Amino acid sequence: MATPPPDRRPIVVSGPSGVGKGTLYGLLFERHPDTFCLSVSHTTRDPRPGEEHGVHYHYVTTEDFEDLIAKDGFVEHAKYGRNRYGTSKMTIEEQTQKGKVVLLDIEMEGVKQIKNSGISARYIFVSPPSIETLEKRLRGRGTETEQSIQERLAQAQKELEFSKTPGVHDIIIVNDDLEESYKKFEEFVYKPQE
Ligand SMILES: Nc1ncnc2c1ncn2[C@@H]1O[C@H](COP(=O)(O)OP(=O)(O)OP(=O)(O)O)[C@@H](O)[C@H]1O
Repeated sequence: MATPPPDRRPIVVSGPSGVGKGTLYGLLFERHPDTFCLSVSHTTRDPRPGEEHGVHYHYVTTEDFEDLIAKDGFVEHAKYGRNRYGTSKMTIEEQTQKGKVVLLDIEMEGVKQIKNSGISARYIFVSPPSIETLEKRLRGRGTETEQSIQERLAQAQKELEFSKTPGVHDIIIVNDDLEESYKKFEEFVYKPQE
């Protein structure tokens, strides 16, 4: 049985790469099926084999993407390399109307943009117990090259600095013991709106 949280606002989850964001909301999705969904981003990059339009991304042309920016259709958007990525207001609205609480997995610059977009959201920052632990997790995941690990650790320092800005996040969860962190995550998600 789906148990919807009383507060239906979208939830923005941010924190350094490798800190465990995906692990935490993965548990939430598993333990509360049909209740939450991850926002599907728009991208101008080509689909990779096995990826599906509307599931992994909304694949659009650069022209369509720019058109949507001009219409103020994104809550946040960014360029990585030659490709553009963004979260559209329409996607969030559609998913919310289907009865789901939308989670957005967003990096720091995106968080700043969402804050300025005027949408009403809740903000969770997931922090590592230490940079050393973060490095261990990134290495343990086995998905990164040495260069990518170094880049992510440098970026992590900036994210951790930003997370100290008062009033940006509603809760900061230090992801040390996974079950304990999950409990805090779930409790926050199910907290009634103040
Ligand atoms: N509390 C924890 N204790 C130990 N290991 C953890 C904990 N949380 C997550 N991990 C492990 O850390 C690694 C990184 O986790 P995960 O992929 O969820 O991070 P992420 O924040 O979603 O990263 P990205 O932003 O790069 O997608 C994974 O191997 C995961 O199993």
